[in-house]
Amino acid sequence: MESNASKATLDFNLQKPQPLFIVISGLSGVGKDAVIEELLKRGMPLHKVVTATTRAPRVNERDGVDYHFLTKERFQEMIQNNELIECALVYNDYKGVPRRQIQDAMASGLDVIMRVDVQGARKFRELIPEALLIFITPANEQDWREMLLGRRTDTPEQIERRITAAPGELALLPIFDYIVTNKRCCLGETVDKIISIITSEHMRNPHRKVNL
Ligand SMILES: Nc1ncnc2c1ncn2[C@@H]1O[C@H](COP(=O)(O)OP(=O)(O)OP(=O)(O)O)[C@@H](O)[C@H]1O
Repeated sequence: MESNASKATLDFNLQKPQPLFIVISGLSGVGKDAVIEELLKRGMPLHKVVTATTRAPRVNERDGVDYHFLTKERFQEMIQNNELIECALVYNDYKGVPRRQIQDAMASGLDVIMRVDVQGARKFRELIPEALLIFITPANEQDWREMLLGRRTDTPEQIERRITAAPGELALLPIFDYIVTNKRCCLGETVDKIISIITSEHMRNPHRKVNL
């Protein structure tokens, strides 16, 4: 006679992983790109979103890697066909996030990651309420100034303007799911924290359900 135990059909495959839509945001120069680069270097299974733009490529920019460089006609066609999750006209050129690229990456099981400024993060919170929004913050103003100075892309006036704009950007903090400090010494530690967030989010119940 068969025992009850041998008839067991309980399914303990309870975790049905869902890819995450991860938005890395924060003040200018706080380390958003550095964090994403390091996550990819560590071999995290992530698809980094490649934005489409109608502006001309700059020296060293590669099509399909840094941006998808498109003609205005093609871009307008994409807008009409609803092929973009969001788009904006920036200094007379279009910029936008192609929907298909993200759907394909998520269908293949990859988490999607992108970096945007704080205003962009607000837009994504509205468009994709279940996105995972991570705000990167400097440890203090001195650290932040040194990061801005260190990358040598801004004039002292531009740096002051960024610092003046900070309180307005910090006012948007409540839209974020996590706040992670990027200490100037310790990019590795910052990335460890972000990996632990991603790991936890994959165990979240119920999963974040992203509809694109
Ligand atoms: N933890 C860290 N320790 C030391 N330097 C760092 C750290 N994080 C980032 N940096 C450096 O700070 C500078 C700014 O970083 P990064 O360009 O990644 O910022 P960002 O947030 O992407 O900037 P933006 O929004 O203006 O494009 C870079 O030179 C980067 O190498």
